[in-house]
Amino acid sequence: MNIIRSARFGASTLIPKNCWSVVRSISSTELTKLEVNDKTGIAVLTLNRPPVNSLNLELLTDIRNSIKDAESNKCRGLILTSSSNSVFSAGLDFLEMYQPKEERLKSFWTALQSTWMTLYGSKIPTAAAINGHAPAGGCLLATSCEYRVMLPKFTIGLNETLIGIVAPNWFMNSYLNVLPRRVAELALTQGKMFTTAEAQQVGLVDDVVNTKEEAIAKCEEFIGLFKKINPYARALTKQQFRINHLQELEQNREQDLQAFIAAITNPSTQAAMGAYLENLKKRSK
Ligand SMILES: CCCC/C=C\CC(=O)SCCNC(=O)CCNC(=O)[C@H](O)C(C)(C)COP(=O)(O)OP(=O)(O)OC[C@H]1O[C@@H](n2cnc3c(N)ncnc32)[C@H](O)[C@@H]1OP(=O)(O)O
Repeated sequence: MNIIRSARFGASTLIPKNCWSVVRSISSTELTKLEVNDKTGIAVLTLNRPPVNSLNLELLTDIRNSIKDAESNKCRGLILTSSSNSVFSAGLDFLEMYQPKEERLKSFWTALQSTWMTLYGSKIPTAAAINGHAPAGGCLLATSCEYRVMLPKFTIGLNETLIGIVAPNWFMNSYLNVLPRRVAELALTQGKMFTTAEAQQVGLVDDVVNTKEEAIAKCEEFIGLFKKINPYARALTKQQFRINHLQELEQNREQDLQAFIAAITNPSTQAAMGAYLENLKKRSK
């Protein structure tokens, strides 16, 4: 059996794999772990904010920093995944948006904008190994990547309308990047959460596999497709596909922030979010 000798798990830890490799930690925080396989040059960014990887200011900042770290370490690609067995990311942390303090709310949204621009516009190939539910902001992270593989029996989608909020343009653009317009419009207006099977059928995810290890291997396979492609030509080509969406946010960041603050602090949004949260808490008991 071939194995990886994992530096992170200690020299004696043997992980089944199809080549001898060394997994090296590039950067690690309480909330994220960024490891690169020295054999392939591909990095895996693991989100680690139990219980559900809800995206708060600190996690968003760590994700952005990790993407930058992967780029500056000249990684050949980046795979996003989760340390949870059932949730990729529960999306934006409601506690950042429910009864918020204005300064923190501003920093939070600004961090989300930056993280999205960094991921969506990354020069290196990006892939998501979706090993759990991926609602709203979790779906945004996945759709900002170039390739998605998902495990069975989970759900993914932009469910904002169910919470009484409207997904901003750039959330919709990431969706439209992978879904036909008609499917995206219907899904967004209904707040639809797709099952894994449905997501594969409409093209929201590219592949379905049974385990996280297989999902990471599929992502590595996807990134491997670019082995013989000039990285500069690849990056510029990707940029040309995405530049309009990136510029639209870049040029309207302040306006987008103000629209978010106005929407979130609206009393009816707060009431809808409060009711949604209460329901969520009841369900989890
Ligand atoms: C103008 C604004 C534009 C953009 C706005 C919003 C975009 C967003 O991303 S909003 C977030 C939308 N997310 C969701 O609707 C997901 C809600 N969560 C779930 O459906 C489930 O938790 C999930 C399927 C992800 C996982 O299910 P379980 O594994 O069964 O976990 P629990 O439901 O028991 O949850 C455990 C624990 O986590 C709390 N939780 C869940 N999601 C969030 C969240 N997004 N933010 C903060 N906290 C969250 C949940 O309440 C439980 O807490 P406790 O009751 O205290 O244990």
